[in-house]
Amino acid sequence: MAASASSSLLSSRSPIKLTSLSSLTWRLPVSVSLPRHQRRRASPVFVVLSMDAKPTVLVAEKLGEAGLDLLKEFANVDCSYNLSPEELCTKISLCDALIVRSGTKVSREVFESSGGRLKVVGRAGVGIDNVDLGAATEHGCLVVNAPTANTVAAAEHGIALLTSMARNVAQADASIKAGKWLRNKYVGVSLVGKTLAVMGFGKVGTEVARRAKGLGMHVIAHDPYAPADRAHAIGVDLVSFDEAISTADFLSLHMPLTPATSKILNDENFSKMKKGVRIVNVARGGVIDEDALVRALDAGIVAQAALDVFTVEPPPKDSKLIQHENVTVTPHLGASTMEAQEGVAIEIAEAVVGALRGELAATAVNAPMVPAEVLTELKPYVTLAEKLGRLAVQLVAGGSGVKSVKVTYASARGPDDLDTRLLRAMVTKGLIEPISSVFVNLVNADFTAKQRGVRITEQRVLLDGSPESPLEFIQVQIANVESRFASAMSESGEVTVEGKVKDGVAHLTKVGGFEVDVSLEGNIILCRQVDQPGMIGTVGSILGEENVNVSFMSVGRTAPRKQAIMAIGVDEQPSKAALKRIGEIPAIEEFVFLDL
Ligand SMILES: NC(=O)c1ccc[n+]([C@@H]2O[C@H](COP(=O)([O-])OP(=O)(O)OC[C@H]3O[C@@H](n4cnc5c(N)ncnc54)[C@H](O)[C@@H]3O)[C@@H](O)[C@H]2O)c1
Ligand SMILES: O=C(O)[C@H](O)COP(=O)(O)O
Repeated sequence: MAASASSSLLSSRSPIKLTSLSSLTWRLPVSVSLPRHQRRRASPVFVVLSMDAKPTVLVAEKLGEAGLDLLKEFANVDCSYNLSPEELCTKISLCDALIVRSGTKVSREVFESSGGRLKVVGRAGVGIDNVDLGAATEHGCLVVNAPTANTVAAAEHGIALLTSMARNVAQADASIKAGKWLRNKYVGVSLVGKTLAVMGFGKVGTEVARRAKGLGMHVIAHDPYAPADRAHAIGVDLVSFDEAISTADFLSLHMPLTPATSKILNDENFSKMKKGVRIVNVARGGVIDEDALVRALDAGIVAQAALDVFTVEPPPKDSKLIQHENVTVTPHLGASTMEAQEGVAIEIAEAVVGALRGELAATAVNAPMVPAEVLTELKPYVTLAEKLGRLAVQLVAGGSGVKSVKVTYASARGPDDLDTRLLRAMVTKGLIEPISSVFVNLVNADFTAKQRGVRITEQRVLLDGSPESPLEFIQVQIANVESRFASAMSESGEVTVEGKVKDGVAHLTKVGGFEVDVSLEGNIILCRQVDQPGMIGTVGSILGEENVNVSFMSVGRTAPRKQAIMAIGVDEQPSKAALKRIGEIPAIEEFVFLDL
């Protein structure tokens, strides 16, 4: 038996001031009860549990070979294209990750059908409007995309549509193949000197703008979120939506499909445009009200449109829009170059494999992105945060209902130098997993807490000293509850546990008002006792006789020979009989076994 005892009443830390209180103010009613057996061990995972078996990745749309090769090094890869929604729902329960392009709807049903196994959805491209992000988050499923590899391809396709529309290339080609020679009919318009409004000045929009300037066009842009200096740097003026649509000879659409952009080009806005305007859309079909576009084409407001994307893909064959003689169409080819598809495949395969390994992806769409170096530094604190959550919730008397949790981070670093999102998520994981069947991770932690009516507030304590280590201690307090272990209540009436990282290992350093020091590596027995000689030996002997290995012992007391708390780290779970024997030691006033 290895046992060490320490007792300390004085705290060496020096709180200076409280900063940046951020809170998640959720107040749904919830009542949680505390089962005696804890179902999961604490695990220092970020996004997914590490898996012993090879994970399975379902690739539901064509992906470049280089990406498939990367996936195959790490996972079983099932390439099944053209699945019906029902087939996808059936298959998904056997998959840890799913990779799609824009042609697969990853609906709520898909997440529900996965039975919790699906941990990552990789979108091999930019637009994630085909993935139900809300459902993904609720199910703790990370969504990653490949946002950069197809930018140039999309921009080049936009320019191809712009130039070919202006010179009637597609229509003229079709007419020659139909045996005609119509030189007068297909007189085009010139681009040089014309005003192009780029709607959405992001990655693709910027590249389109650069290229259009090279064609001698006057380029303006509208994007409520783009910085004006980035536009100025390439000689583009950012203007209001109304100015853009009313002054443009050509409009090129490059914004995402969101509730705010859905059908943003509608009857009202077409009526504000210059007569004879020409429109290119390589963004998403849904940003245009397609019926309104047909009316605007028929009325001559819109002279021509060149469309790569449609509200419904593929669009109905008899669609008036598709059949319109002034409309040029391509079947969502913006990202379809050899180079872009190879790049996208590698980008998404790396993101999915990283996520399956438990790393946080740089292209996460529904989780905070935490840089790798920050993650490395925070790793032991992540473990500490989760274990403190697990301890705190187990100290709550069953049926009390955990509703109000305060997490305090003490650090010499300023608030901007300490990203606590991961820590908060792990405290939440620790709080919720022992009392539910929900798997909690960085993706769904906030959602799960909100759903269960757990309000988590965060507080920073700014310490003097060196900001070398990110945190001095973390404290977790649960208010408005009773405790199974009365000594865990702070003077102000909260269940309180506090811990720090020592030599890379998480330690419990405070329970209620008592200072202890026990490494959080096994399980813990907490005893409140009268401080008197022989207690460590008495409890240690009982555990030894029951073949329970003690990893650590620590005693915190209010004053010599008064009350003390003994924290005992044990590798195994003691039997009921052993716990009963400990409880029967006369000097022991209360005790609790906590499963980490
Ligand atoms: N046709 C294709 O094959 C293809 C290929 C790549 C990208 N895309 C689509 O093109 C679009 C742009 O892609 P990206 O990579 O440039 O994305 P991006 O995120 O880099 O750029 C989108 C820009 O739109 C802006 N925006 C958001 N709301 C807006 C609004 N209401 N009005 C104006 N601008 C708004 C954003 O601020 C952002 O700057 C996406 O919809 C994407 O799915 C299509
Ligand atoms: O959003 C995108 O990346 C593009 O629309 C490409 O979609 P795709 O991968 O289906 O070609």
